[in-house]
Amino acid sequence: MTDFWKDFQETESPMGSLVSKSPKEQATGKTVDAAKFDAYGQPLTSVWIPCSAQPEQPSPPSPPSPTQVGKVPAKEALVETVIDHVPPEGPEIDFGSLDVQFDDDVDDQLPLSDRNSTGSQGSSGTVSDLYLSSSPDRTGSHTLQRIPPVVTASVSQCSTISLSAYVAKEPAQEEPAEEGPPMRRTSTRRSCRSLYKTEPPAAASPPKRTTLVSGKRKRALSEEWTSGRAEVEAAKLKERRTVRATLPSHTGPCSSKCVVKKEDTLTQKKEIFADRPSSKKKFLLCADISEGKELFPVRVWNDVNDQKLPKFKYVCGLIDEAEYQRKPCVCQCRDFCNARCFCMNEPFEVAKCDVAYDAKTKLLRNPSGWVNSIIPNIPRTIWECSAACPCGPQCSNRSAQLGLRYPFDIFMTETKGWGVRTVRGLPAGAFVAEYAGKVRMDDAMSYWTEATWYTFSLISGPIKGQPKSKKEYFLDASKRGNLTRFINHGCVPNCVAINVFWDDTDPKRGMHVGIYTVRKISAGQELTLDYSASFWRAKAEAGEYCQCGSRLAIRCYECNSKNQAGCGDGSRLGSLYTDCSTIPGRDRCLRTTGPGDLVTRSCSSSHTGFKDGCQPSPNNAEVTVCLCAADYCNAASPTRNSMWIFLLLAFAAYVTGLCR
Ligand SMILES: C[S@@+](CC[C@H](N)C(=O)[O-])C[C@H]1O[C@@H](n2cnc3c(N)ncnc32)[C@H](O)[C@@H]1O
Repeated sequence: MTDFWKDFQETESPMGSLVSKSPKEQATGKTVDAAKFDAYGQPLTSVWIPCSAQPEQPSPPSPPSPTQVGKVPAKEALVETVIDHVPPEGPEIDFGSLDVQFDDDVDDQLPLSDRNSTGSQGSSGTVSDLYLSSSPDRTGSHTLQRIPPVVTASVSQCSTISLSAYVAKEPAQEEPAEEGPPMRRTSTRRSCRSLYKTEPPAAASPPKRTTLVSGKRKRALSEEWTSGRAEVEAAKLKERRTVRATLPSHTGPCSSKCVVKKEDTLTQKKEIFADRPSSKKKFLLCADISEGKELFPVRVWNDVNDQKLPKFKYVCGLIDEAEYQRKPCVCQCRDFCNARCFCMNEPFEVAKCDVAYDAKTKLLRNPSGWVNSIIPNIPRTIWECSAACPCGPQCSNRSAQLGLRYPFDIFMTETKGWGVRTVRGLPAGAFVAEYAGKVRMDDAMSYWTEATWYTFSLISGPIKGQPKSKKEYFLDASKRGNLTRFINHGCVPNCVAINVFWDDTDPKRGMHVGIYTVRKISAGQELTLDYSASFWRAKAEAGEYCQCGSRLAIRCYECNSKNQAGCGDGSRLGSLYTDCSTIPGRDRCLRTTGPGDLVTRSCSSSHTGFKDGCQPSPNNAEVTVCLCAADYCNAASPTRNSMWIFLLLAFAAYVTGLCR
């Protein structure tokens, strides 16, 4: 136990008594009463200033002027702008109208799904319904009301807010807007990033009017604005230019209420998703299954069959119904944390961690840390700064706690059920999302049951001085979870799951599981994770096998070139050994296309040191034995060696013949 840990236990928290956020609040994303405390005992009434060094701004900013965005398509547009001087607190700020110039040449700015929009060039339009929420949350993020068009914003610098919005082009003959402020929804949808969010002042004012619909119709619409019908009507009046708005609003579970009728959506999709191949019908089942909880809408597509998404409740993070004192890591840094930051450096001797993120909160390769089963030199555990740390939300040692930073779609795959794909290209080391679910404790061996295929084991490695428990903590996403519950297995995965701490240092239950990319992923590609060999062993017993179809998924059946018997603990090893040795020309590797092709062995055995062939899996102590494509198995193969010798001899004979 480190001195710090002892001190921390004996000293009162600098933030006062520690109060954990109720599971309901975590699940719904609703914030607690302003008079209460936040998750770490900090009174929620206290003002959170995103940048401690920054003086307060005296008054709300005037509308940015001119707000220009060069390249915007005629039908939908992505507006990006920077607004300086965001005040740390205050009432809701209306940034007024943003003038935009429209241009067709925008393909590289828009998400894949929105490209190829057609329209006239050079006209201009106005976005009138952009709002910034009252005060930045503790992570420094501001959430704009997600009124059509979709609007999001996040703080990228202390005093700068970057703003993105999908906007509709206004036609030249548009009726002038009525007097009065633009209409906005009264119900505030909470972002998943609102874990630390203070309650904004209640919006007591009645719903305001839209500027895009006018006269009698507008009055009628404002009364029934919250219903999906009204939105559809409003969109019609906008001549389908804001196609996103034509999707019905939804408050219930997506699987039922959010389904858009196929006939209705066809015309819209021709417009919005014209870039997709027309031979296949693409059906958008849900415009945002997170129902506004995530910063980006999580859309659901099925163009393969008639299946609907299984029912589950969308939550954003861990749900732990047990009331217990959380002990966050507290560093001493004032502004930007660096490599000496206490939270980055093995504060509790659970794991040796160096700095996990670069300045842009992308995962750093860690030359000295723990290795992951698939990708070497990626830390197994990340300690992020907590809400109790004096450093601000701009600290680069915060990534997973900030939530989604990229848009993702859930879609029906051909062979693996539902899956998740990225809408935009992702860099390597990017945080995808937290594996959300309920924290459960159970017997170690009892969790691979039919009902728990959505379970993630929480093992963070050996803890000094703590007895080994037969019970283990799991994250159960079967009933409550987020998009990560749909990430499928890939034998050569492009994502990895890493243990992350930020609000608690309890080595078991306080651990979050963050999903990060391990290589560049292009827009539209599916995200995959390594589920571990034990998962597929259990599945094989039920007659289900991996369908990832990766050509690289060739597994070696022997642990090392010495052909040590017993180097695998998979029950199939013996039979594979026998089978393989009798298959001519197959070398010593089998593809993972049939039952039992996965061979694993225990990491604790003495074979761990054999070249790069064996590495620990993040989920359990087992390893998947070498990928043949990357290891020495083939080189050690007598078949291959003799083939080379034969070729060499043949070549020598040929050259000798020529010389004669
Ligand atoms: C966590 S869920 C992933 C989402 C799932 N596809 C669905 O439709 O809900 C895990 C299940 O997905 C399926 N799955 C995931 N990866 C697979 C793969 N590579 N091949 C076949 N099935 C896979 C298996 O049925 C597995 O039990």
